Amino acid sequence: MPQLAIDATCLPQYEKLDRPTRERLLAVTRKFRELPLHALLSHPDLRIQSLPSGQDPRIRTFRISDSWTGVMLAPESGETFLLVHLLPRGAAEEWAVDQRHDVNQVMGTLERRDATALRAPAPEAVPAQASPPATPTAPSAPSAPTSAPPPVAPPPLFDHVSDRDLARLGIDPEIREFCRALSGIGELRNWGPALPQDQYEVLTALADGHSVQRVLEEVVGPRRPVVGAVATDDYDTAIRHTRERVMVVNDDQEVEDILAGEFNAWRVFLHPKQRALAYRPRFNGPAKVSGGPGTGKTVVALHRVKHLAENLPLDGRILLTSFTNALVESLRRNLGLLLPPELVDDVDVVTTDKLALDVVKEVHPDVRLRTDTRGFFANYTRQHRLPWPVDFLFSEYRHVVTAQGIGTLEGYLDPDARRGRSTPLTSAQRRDVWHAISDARAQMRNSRRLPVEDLHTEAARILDSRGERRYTSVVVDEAQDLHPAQWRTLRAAAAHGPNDMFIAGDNRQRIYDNTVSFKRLGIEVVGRSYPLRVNYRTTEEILTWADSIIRGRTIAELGEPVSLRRSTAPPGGTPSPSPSTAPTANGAAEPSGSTRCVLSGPPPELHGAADEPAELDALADRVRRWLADGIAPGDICVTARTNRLRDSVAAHLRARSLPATVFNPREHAVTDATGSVRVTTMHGVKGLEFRAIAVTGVTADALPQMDHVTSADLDENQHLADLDAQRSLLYVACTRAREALYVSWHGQPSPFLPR
Ligand SMILES: Nc1ncnc2c1ncn2[C@@H]1O[C@H](COP(=O)(O)OP(=O)(O)OP(=O)(O)O)[C@@H](O)[C@H]1O
Repeated sequence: MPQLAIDATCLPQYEKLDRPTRERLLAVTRKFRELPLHALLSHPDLRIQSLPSGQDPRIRTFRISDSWTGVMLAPESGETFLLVHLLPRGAAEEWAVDQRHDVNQVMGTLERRDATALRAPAPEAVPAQASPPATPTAPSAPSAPTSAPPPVAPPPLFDHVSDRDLARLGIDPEIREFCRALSGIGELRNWGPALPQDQYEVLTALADGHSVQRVLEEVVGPRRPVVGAVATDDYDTAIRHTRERVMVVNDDQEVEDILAGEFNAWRVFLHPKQRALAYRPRFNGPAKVSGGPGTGKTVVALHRVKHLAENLPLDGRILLTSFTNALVESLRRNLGLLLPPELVDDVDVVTTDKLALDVVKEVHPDVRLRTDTRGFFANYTRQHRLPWPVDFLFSEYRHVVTAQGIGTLEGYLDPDARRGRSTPLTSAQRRDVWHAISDARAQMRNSRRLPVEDLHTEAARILDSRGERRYTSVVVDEAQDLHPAQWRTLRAAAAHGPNDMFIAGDNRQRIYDNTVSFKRLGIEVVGRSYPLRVNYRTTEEILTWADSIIRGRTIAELGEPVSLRRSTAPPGGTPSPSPSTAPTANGAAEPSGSTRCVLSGPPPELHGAADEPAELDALADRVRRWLADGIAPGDICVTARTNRLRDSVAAHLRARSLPATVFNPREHAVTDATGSVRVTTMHGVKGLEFRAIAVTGVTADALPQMDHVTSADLDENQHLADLDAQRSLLYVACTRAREALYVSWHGQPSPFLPR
């Protein structure tokens, strides 16, 4: 009996079909699975036709309705039909005649190319079918004066890679010859839609400067079939092996699940690298997945939970954790889409703070979480007329005492305890500081409201003292913002051993002032750290612009020790470097390598207004135009730097009859208020995504917000780290946009904005 497979290209098309056409398509797919091959090919309703002249003899078209045509790959051997595209009747044949499918001889995958465009004489012109990005990626150089010598042509893009290496990387002879004529990465990108998909990814990685070996390991390796090579004409096997783009369907329910509206590509079409990480049978200890925004870290974490749940020992349990209630709520919802209910029952999905609170409440039922710790220490300093700036005690408590898990005066007096702090303290001063911190902590304990750091210190102590490891595996998303005390709770909750911790995060997006050394916390990820490099969320135009917010900063690798700028400062401190030029406090470098975007679209829109009312008026106009363009209110989000601005933005939009609701990630689920434009703080959009994002109030005196930045006199390293965290805040807000990004300010723009 024939089998049906569906190519991911069909999915966005399916959304364009009206209900009767969708039903007809479902009926057609049923026939593909029910009728024998000869009956199918001659079925009068389907009108399956070969193309009179086409690049690929296997391609057929078939009728869905009077106005829609399906394009499929019919088997010459084997029995698997691949549904490759759904197009309006007139366009289907025109598209199909240019396409050819081949089995990649190294990767064993089925690839499609625009064979007509690639046969054109030389790759100077952009192929007609290839729909180049709206904005050319390679900016044109200014024209040279007539007297200047003729410009030197850039060397061919792949001059440094031998034919033999290209062949090892799965580049076939036609593409080898073709790519030799390319001279720039922009040109390669323009040709992307015409090139065989996996070979395009290989070429992009090479053009980004990755070595042949690295491309073999990161791009080719995860795609290679486990058992032997796939024969050139074995389309059946190649289709089954191309799980990144193709899904073989077995029953009506599956076809409907895939095609019927609710489909989420991430559930099925994993990038081979994502699949290799999520479904690896065993990591011999903690494993870490990092990668820029939108590279699918959360998706991998969810699939990892699926794998772990499917292989859980009888008495095992899994923790899936993240930062805020909104993030946890979104993980819980997506886990429900990926796992059957009986497996979901084996997973606790809670914030790290809720886990700690639950553990502590088992021993001290009346304990609550305190949210004003900074203010408490400031008041304590004032009340006791202590000789330090008001934030000093809090900073010392958070970044030294609890960050390092120091429990005794002797520990605090240790010469290494304050390594990296730039304000030196004599040992007498340290004693005074320690006693003040201990006294303030005792007061907070007596009031039964514990700061988050103490709550976790207590939770880890309880878990360790009981020797109880609650979870077989702990999976952490948005890991970059956890404080060392929170990591200690997680470490204490997870059994040590294979698959114990799976950590996903990105230090470019670190928006809280925590720096963490996994090694010092007993989380050993050496040899088990993996980068992701394909962005599925954001258009290339938006990501390129957003990347320039953090360009030139050295970003520490997630969980790596930070090499600090200095360990002592001259008395009185040094003048604060300007935020736009301040070197980073993070020393360890993120491994080089860029991220490739699968989407392209218009560039971000930037708007500077004279004052706040004018900025808000322009914002309301922008939101109104998005709504008029058909973007649903729930797919739009507006961010503001502070709670005050957030409330005033929401009120302003409502006053102009626009649907707007304040969104607080600690209280609301992402699914709440979908009929409204969400207005939130920049912190509030962490980990989320929207079709359109407006980032407002990017004004010099709001970003950086200096009252949230440790003064350089108090501690220069912390000052720099705080500035970096605020820069990342802007980066995070901007990279939440899927299609449209609007950034506005009034008066002087923030120094973090790219010039
Ligand atoms: N293999 C895939 N196929 C299709 N879509 C994908 C794939 N992987 C991820 N996505 C989509 O890309 C978007 C970003 O994914 P995800 O949230 O997992 O990225 P992330 O790396 O965790 O992002 P961030 O760090 O910015 O929060 C989501 O819409 C997700 O569904």
